[in-house]
Amino acid sequence: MEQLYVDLRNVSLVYGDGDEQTLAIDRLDLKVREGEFVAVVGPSGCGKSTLMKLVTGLLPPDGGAVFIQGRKATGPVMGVGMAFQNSTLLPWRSTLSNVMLPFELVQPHRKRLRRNADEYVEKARRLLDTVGLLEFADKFPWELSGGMQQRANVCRALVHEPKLLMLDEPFGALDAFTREELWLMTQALWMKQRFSSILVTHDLREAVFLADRVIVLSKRPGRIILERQVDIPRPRALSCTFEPLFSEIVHEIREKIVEARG
Ligand SMILES: Nc1ncnc2c1ncn2[C@@H]1O[C@H](COP(=O)(O)OP(=O)(O)OP(=O)(O)O)[C@@H](O)[C@H]1O
Repeated sequence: MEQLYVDLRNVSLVYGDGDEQTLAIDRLDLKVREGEFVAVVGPSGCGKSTLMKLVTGLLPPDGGAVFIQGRKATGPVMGVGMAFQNSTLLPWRSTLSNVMLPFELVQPHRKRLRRNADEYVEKARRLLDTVGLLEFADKFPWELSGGMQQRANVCRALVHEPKLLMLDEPFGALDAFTREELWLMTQALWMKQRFSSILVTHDLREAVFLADRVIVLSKRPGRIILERQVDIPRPRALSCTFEPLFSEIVHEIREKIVEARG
């Protein structure tokens, strides 16, 4: 039977109380299989960031329930890596030391770290090497370009090999060329580690390039108005973005969002 990693069942979320209530998410069903890469797109304010908080257990739903690996989430979910638009690297730590952070925070690494420091440093260095950052391991974030910082940010999210990676507009602040390089990096890491992933993005080409399935949310309150499977073989090269099938899918999603914005 197919294993679900994330299973949102009939989930609703309301912000505020009394007369000031805003229904942000309305009876949403969202399932992500183990190892599946799902992108969520939609008009501004449709509830994408809210969805991320629901999946990671940072916000409890007002209706329905969130299941992670078959267990109902009742608080912050363990085993999740996260990367956001603004890299959250700590400025006083080197790149390597930033990437090592999850080992200091997440069990079972935390209790093993001191005795097995060399092994963990090696693991972080190997990951930096795969994304071409090894020679910057000892530099500080402010000594790196925006693209490099985001590379390091994604490394930090993945170094402890979480089963779920949450990406909220991770490459939004980068120029188009750098962004596309980071798509390739993300795809390569995904093919290696096979985590499940939810990517929230405004960039429809990014969604189609990276995802197995793209979900389009309606304007507030967010509901799923389109689910589009992306059957483009992997590894995908940037040249596939010029293929008719790619453009067709992007176009179909764009039409749906335009329709949703009303
Ligand atoms: N703390 C809050 N209190 C009240 N309303 C909120 C709060 N946070 C978000 N909202 C509202 O809920 C809706 C969903 O917000 P959310 O940030 O999830 O949307 P989004 O799709 O991520 O937006 P964008 O695409 O602009 O980043 C928005 O209309 C927003 O105004």
